[in-house]
Parts: sequence; C-alpha cells; structure tokens
Amino acid sequence: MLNVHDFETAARATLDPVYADFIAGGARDEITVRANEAAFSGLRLLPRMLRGSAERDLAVTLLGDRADLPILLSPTAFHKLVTPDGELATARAAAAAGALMIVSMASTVAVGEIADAARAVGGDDVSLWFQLYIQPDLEITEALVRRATDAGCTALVVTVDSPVLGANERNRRNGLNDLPAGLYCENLRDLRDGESGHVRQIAMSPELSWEHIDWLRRTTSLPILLKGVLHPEDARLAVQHGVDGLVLSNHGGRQLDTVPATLELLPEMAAAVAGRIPIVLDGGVRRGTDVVKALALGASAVGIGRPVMWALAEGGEKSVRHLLELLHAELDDTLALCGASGLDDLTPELVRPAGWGHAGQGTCNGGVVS
Ligand SMILES: Cc1cc2nc3c(=O)[nH]c(=O)nc-3n(C[C@H](O)[C@H](O)[C@H](O)COP(=O)(O)O)c2cc1C
Ligand SMILES: CCCCC(=O)C(=O)O
Repeated sequence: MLNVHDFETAARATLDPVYADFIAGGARDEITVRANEAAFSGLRLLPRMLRGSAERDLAVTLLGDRADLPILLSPTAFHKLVTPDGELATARAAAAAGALMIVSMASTVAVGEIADAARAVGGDDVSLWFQLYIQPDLEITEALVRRATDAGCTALVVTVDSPVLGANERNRRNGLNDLPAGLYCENLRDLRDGESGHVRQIAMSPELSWEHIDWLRRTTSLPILLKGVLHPEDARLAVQHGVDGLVLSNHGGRQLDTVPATLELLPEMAAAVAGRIPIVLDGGVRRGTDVVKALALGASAVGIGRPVMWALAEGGEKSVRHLLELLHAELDDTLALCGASGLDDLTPELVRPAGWGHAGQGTCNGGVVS
C-alpha cells in the first residue's frame, strides 16, 4: 500500500460490490463526485526553492483541539459494514496517528464506546467531534447532543446539506435500502423506549432553518460547525448566527448532484468568512498535494471520507493507521518540496491554474491567485 488509490483497489477486491458501490457512489450522474477530484488536478503547485527547514510542523489547532496533522476523518456512517469492530477500529487508528475523527451520528458503535476506545489509545488529550443531523423532534436532538457531550466530544458538526437523502442510483439498482441484520445506528438506540436504532429512525428534515441553528446555539456550549454550506451568502449568515466553523463539503457528491467542487468554492468562501471562523474542506482529497492546495487557498484543514472506508475495508484498524501515516508523510514531503516549513507558509501564490497561461482555465482559484 503506497497511496490512497491502492487502498481502494485492494478494498474492491474483497468487498461485496453492493457495499463498494455504496461507498464510491454519489447522487444521480455523479458529476460532483468526479468534479471534486478533478478540481485538484486542475491546479498546479509552484514551489519556492532554498527556503525550507530541516523539519516541518504539520500540527494544527482547530477550535481549541490540537491534531498532529491537518487531515481530519470526515464523518462516515456504518463502519461495521466493512469491518467487524466498526468505528472502534477507526477511532483507535485516528488516535494512534494523532488525527481528529468526526464521529457520524449514524455510527454502528455508540459514541461513548468510540470515545473510550480512542482514549485507551491516545489518552485524555484525544479529541473527537460529533456529526449531527438535527432531528425535527428537538427532544431527540437534545438527547443526541447529550450523548455526544457525555462522551466528551468537543464540537458538533451539523450537516445541513441533507434536507432529503441524496439519490444514489447505484444503491437503488442494487436494492440497498437497509442495514444488514444485526447492525444498528447505536446512537439512536433507546432514545425513546424500545427503539432499536434502526436506520429509518434518522429523519432528514426539509423544514430545518436558521432558527434551528439558533436553538442549538442556545442548547449547547460546544462549538458548532456547519457541514455542507456552499453559498458564500450562507457562510456569512453562519458567522452572523454564531457558528464557530464550516466544513466546506458537498457530501462527497452524495447530495445535490452538479454542485461545484468544494475546491472551486474555497476562495469565495474564505473571502466570505474573512478569517473569522475556520474552514475545513472535504471532497476528493487523495494526496498530500491536494491538502497543500486546499490550505494554500484558505482552508485550515481538510477531511477525508472514502479513503478511510477503503482502508477500513482493506485491513481494519492497522490499515487506517497506515493510510493516515502515508498521508502525513506525503504532506510532509510536499511541504519540503514547496519550500515550506509549516502550514502557515501555504499561501495562494503557491498555486496556479493548469493550462498554457489561460487565466481561469483551472477555474479553481476564483481570481484569488494574482
Ligand atoms: C460511505 C459514506 C458515508 C458517509 N456518511 C456521512 C454521514 O453519516 N454524515 C455526514 O455528514 N457525511 C457523511 N458522508 C460524507 C463525508 O462526511 C464527506 O463529506 C465526503 O465523504 C468527503 O468526500 P470524499 O469521500 O471524496 O473524501 C459519507 C460519505 C461516505 C462516502
Ligand atoms: C443516515 C445515514 C446517512 C449516511 C450518509 O450521509 C451518506 O451515506 O452519505
């Protein structure tokens, strides 16, 4: 295993193709799935020479939580689909690599147990964030927030791009509409008497509004990030509503198809928040060079979704750890080659659109690169 792509190839060789499709797939024609990765290819790196340092500092602090690398584990559901220990394996690997994991509300292990597993490996300093789909029944939402808080999660990542579930036609064709027997969304178990944690207990709610964010802001003292805001005007509203951070995400192309690649939106979004809150970008990050491009254009960190699922499927905990170590090493190598001694050295002058001097051909830099 030398890179992220190797994990995908190896995972596909062993995984049930129905689950491989669930992981790889996106909404409708998967135009956005492809656009995310293509956007990174559409930018070139223009390194500086003779100004590096012997060691590079890759650590990042986000909303008070320190991580050894600016690559987060984006929230992904159902880890027991691909490995028997499920999210316990992921959390142990992330803790060992010093990476920050965002636990999906739809995890197949309860968040408290995930946190215990992470701390058993990484000690009390390990930080976990919890991803939340606000439920129209606010008592249920409160109970979920309480479970995450009691588990010691230090931030809430509220996914707002899912007023309805994305239409994944691969899943429809494959007849995948439920979890296999014995797997449950454990965070939803017994929220009301006798509830098993069936996946259908999770409501996607088209009626959610900024009032719900205001309500959540009053309900919890944890930092709140919004995941899935794409319009710069919504980024400005998020700041006005007291949101602490954004995860600039199109859900890996799994919600509205044909939205722009997240990298394409980054310069505009960074301009909209103007440094007031951090931006974590996810979607299509597969290489250390991708991380450098995102940080150069204004992200504080990135997230990875599918790569973690592929590594989990390929070899469980040890493979996720290996994946994170590979990405850490790739990022370090890229910084060295760029003449950067730390993440603060990653500025927009490092990137250029691809193409023979046709301004905007790469279209990812939105005019921010001079
Ligand atoms: C299998 C799978 C499950 C996911 N589950 C969730 C989830 O439960 N909650 C959520 O907010 N996003 C979820 N996502 C989206 C990821 O958090 C992330 O935005 C996306 O995967 C990033 O793109 P990438 O896969 O290209 O790295 C999921 C993505 C995948 C591939
Ligand atoms: C209710 C589970 C949602 C999983 C998800 O967000 C995804 O597969 O993209």
